[in-house]
Amino acid sequence: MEIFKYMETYDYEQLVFCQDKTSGLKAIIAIHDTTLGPALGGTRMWNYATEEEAIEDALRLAKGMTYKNAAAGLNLGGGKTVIIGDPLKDKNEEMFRAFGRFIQGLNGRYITAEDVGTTVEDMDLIHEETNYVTGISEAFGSSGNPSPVTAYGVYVGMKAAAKEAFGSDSLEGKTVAVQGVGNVAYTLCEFLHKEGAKLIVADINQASVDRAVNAFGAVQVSVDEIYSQDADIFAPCALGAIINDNTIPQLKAKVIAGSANNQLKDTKHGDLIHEMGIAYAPDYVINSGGVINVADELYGYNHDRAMKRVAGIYDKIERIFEISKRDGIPTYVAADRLAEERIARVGKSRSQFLQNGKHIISGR
Ligand SMILES: NC(=O)C1=CN([C@@H]2O[C@H](COP(=O)(O)OP(=O)(O)OC[C@H]3O[C@@H](n4cnc5c(N)ncnc54)[C@H](O)[C@@H]3O)[C@@H](O)[C@H]2O)C=CC1
Ligand SMILES: CC(C)CC(=O)C(=O)O
Repeated sequence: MEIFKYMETYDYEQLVFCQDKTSGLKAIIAIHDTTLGPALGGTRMWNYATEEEAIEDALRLAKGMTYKNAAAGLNLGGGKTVIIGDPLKDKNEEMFRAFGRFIQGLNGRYITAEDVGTTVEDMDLIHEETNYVTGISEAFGSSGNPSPVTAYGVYVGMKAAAKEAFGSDSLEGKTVAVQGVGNVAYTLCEFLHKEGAKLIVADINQASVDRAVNAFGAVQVSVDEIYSQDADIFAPCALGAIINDNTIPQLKAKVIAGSANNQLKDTKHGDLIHEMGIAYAPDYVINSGGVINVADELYGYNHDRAMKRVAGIYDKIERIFEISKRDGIPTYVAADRLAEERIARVGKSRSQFLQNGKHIISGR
């Protein structure tokens, strides 16, 4: 990968490599765009096969955060971190504290939170070294684990997508095929089960599957079979790029609505599912509940205020379907337009000079 060429193409601001030999930390912080404010995005810990794969993931996820935060109406830019390593084996206290010091060194340009492979406990360790971290323990006045709130946002967004596809937002009796039953998807399954939906689940981790089977009577299928299930709704809640040339021909569901980031392998796959008449709830809109929740900490966390805003994901998904139909464009394009228009609008108004802090010549 030609890194600078890639960064220039998608207009990335900064890529930071963090290494700490004692703890084994190898982290990559990607900051995509800070037009709207400091870059906020979680830290993913994953056993990447190659460094290139890790860099690419950090960059793609950071850009997704720019769009997510903009579309959610937050005054935040987009960034993300990946830590290279196995979250079950390679974590230690020093690693997250060293990472916290690297974040502190960015002086507020980047604020972190949880993502795949990291927990509230990891965020608490980062917090030992920096304040630029959200989703820490509630005892600190924080919002805690964002996953249940993300799940609520996905649930209401799925209902809006169901209304578009089936004419009613009721999920009672609907069959939902859930890919990955981790932190977000377990709570999502809880909401769906309560409403009377039937669940089919797949996960590479058998313990996660067992949990959903025992709690919600979900039916287990293998990770390869999840795409082709006779389901009304496909909910991707694991990793990205799962809507691709291989999986699209297998899909029978009329709705795609799940928490995973970067679901489309490429934009052409978004075009293809649009042509097939599948109602796709754009990933970074439907999964924005977690970031809306942690971002509320920046104002002094208020759970009711945050949840009210997260409930608004229903209306946002409805609006995206409206734009999609009005303009004859795929929903992912409609969402991108919403985000890009906001960044352009706010960026333009920011260009009006405002003296902030010390007078510009006061240091003379
Ligand atoms: N946690 C949050 O608040 C947010 C999460 N997301 C996204 O939602 C997705 C899930 O996040 P979490 O639930 O937090 O992560 P998690 O790590 O708790 O859950 C992911 C699950 O997917 C499973 N998995 C991995 N590869 C798989 C495969 N090929 N097939 C089936 N299952 C597989 C894992 O074993 C795990 O159980 C990720 O893409 C994440 O970036 C997005 C916004 C917020
Ligand atoms: C987990 C969230 C709080 C932030 C994030 O990284 C995301 O929404 O993907």
